[in-house]
Amino acid sequence: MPAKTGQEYINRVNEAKANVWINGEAVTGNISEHPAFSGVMKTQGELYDMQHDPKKRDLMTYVSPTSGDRVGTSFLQPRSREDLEKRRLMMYEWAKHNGGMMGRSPDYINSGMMAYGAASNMFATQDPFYGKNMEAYYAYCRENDLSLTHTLIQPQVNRGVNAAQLPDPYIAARIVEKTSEGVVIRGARLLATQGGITDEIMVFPSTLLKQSDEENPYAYAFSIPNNTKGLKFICRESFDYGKSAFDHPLGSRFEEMDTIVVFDDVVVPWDRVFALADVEVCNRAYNESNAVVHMTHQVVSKNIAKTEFILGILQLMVETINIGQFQHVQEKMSEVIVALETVKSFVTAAEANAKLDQWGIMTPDFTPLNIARNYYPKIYPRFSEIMQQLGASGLMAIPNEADFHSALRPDLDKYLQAANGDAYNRVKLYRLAWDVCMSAFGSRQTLYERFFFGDPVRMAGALYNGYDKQVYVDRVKEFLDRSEELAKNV
Ligand SMILES: Cc1cc2c(cc1C)N(C[C@H](O)[C@H](O)[C@H](O)COP(=O)(O)OP(=O)(O)OC[C@H]1O[C@@H](n3cnc4c(N)ncnc43)[C@H](O)[C@@H]1O)c1[nH]c(=O)[nH]c(=O)c1N2
Ligand SMILES: O=C(O)Cc1ccc(O)cc1
Repeated sequence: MPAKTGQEYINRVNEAKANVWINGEAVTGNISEHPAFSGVMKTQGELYDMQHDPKKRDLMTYVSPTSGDRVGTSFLQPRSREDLEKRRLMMYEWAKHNGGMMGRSPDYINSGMMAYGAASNMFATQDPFYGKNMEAYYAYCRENDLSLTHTLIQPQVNRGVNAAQLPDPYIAARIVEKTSEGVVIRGARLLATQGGITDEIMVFPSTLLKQSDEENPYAYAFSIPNNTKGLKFICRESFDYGKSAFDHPLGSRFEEMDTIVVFDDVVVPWDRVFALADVEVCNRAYNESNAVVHMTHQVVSKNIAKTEFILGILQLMVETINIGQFQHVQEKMSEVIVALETVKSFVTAAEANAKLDQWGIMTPDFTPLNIARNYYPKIYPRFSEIMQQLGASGLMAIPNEADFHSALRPDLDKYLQAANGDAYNRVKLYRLAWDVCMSAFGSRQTLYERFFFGDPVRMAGALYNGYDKQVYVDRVKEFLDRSEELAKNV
């Protein structure tokens, strides 16, 4: 089946009727018509439609090695640097469409799935069956242009103990039993962004399972359709308040939603199981397959678009109220420029030093990408801070669309005019800035950038522990030894 259109995406998710709960109610009708999801599903549909835009088709799709259909580029297994570049440009194109505000557009998980598909043998250590399942599932995702959510994390009950030691061993989703039909899973996982608005869910382990028992019931990997019996998505309050694009320019379009996932004795069919009670495979999964590298390649490509969007908003604000001549404004703007060029350089370096991995996949150099994923959670909150510092009261003097269509209009036109722009356009811009750095949508973006790739503290620890520092230690030792020689000559 060729890459899908936006309407096909919407129809498929609507028809699936997954068990999605929001505000104490199950979504019963078409989810794409529900006010909490209609805006984001429309946007996601626009991303899929880009695959059929004659001007973009060659970038957004490639010819499937099996069906000969044109399929989505985020499934492309790169064999050359050109392939990597094509993947990056495609992901950047999607991210530009949403200002980088949809971190979980389907290219994120597709990138991981692409790598797992190539590294499927890795899953075959206990039984070749699991490797075959992984390989077949990747091809299935690619040929059907699936959209996936995913969930890695166990409920945040008591981080001082492992899941088996919680008051109920079924708080964190675990294997209950194996039957002829499949593996039965009970318990919860979080946090599945885009939980209700995708086709399937990939349930992989979080980075490291500390328990090493041979038959660990928390160590598994599988993917199932979101409408599988017993699977439930519990949404947080929506940050799409049904307002116009003028009032809530981001929340009305890009509200991806985050969900808690409950497995009420869900039966995972055998052909969808990729690892079972296998701590070793689970712990190696992201790194050995290089899924984490390709997912980070997507993240950083997206973050280039996001930083460009932020820079563009800030510069428009500077021009609108004429503050570009002040030195501290220039300094703050240059902080964002430095961040943008830094993030771009990480991608350039990663691609320039790309190598074929053991699975035959052209793999970006992880070091610059790893630095990028450690850097961005620190710099993104600073963008928000700079936007508040430059926006000042302008972020609160933001009457809404209804005000502009009321008797207040002459007042607004007079008092909210700007050095470069009329009141309507100035407020339109400042409402956008408010949605980046003040609204519930905006503060979720900041939290997202801090945490979506895992705890930044442990990510920094992994960087420190994995980084080769010895060469520098040796150089300093050699230098100190040289000083010793000098001392002897005195
Ligand atoms: C907006 C948004 C969206 C998503 C997600 C998060 C957010 C905020 N996530 C979840 C994300 O993977 C998760 O937030 C991080 O892995 C961190 O885990 P916890 O949130 O459980 O924090 P956790 O409970 O682990 O940490 C809380 C605090 O305690 C500290 N801490 C806890 N244990 C520690 C330890 N052992 N050592 C040192 N410090 C420790 C942490 O540093 C942190 O300050 C997610 N996940 C997913 O699977 N799919 C998804 O789609 C998303 N989407
Ligand atoms: O757990 C990991 O090591 C990698 C990872 C983190 C977050 C995520 O969404 C996917 C993979």
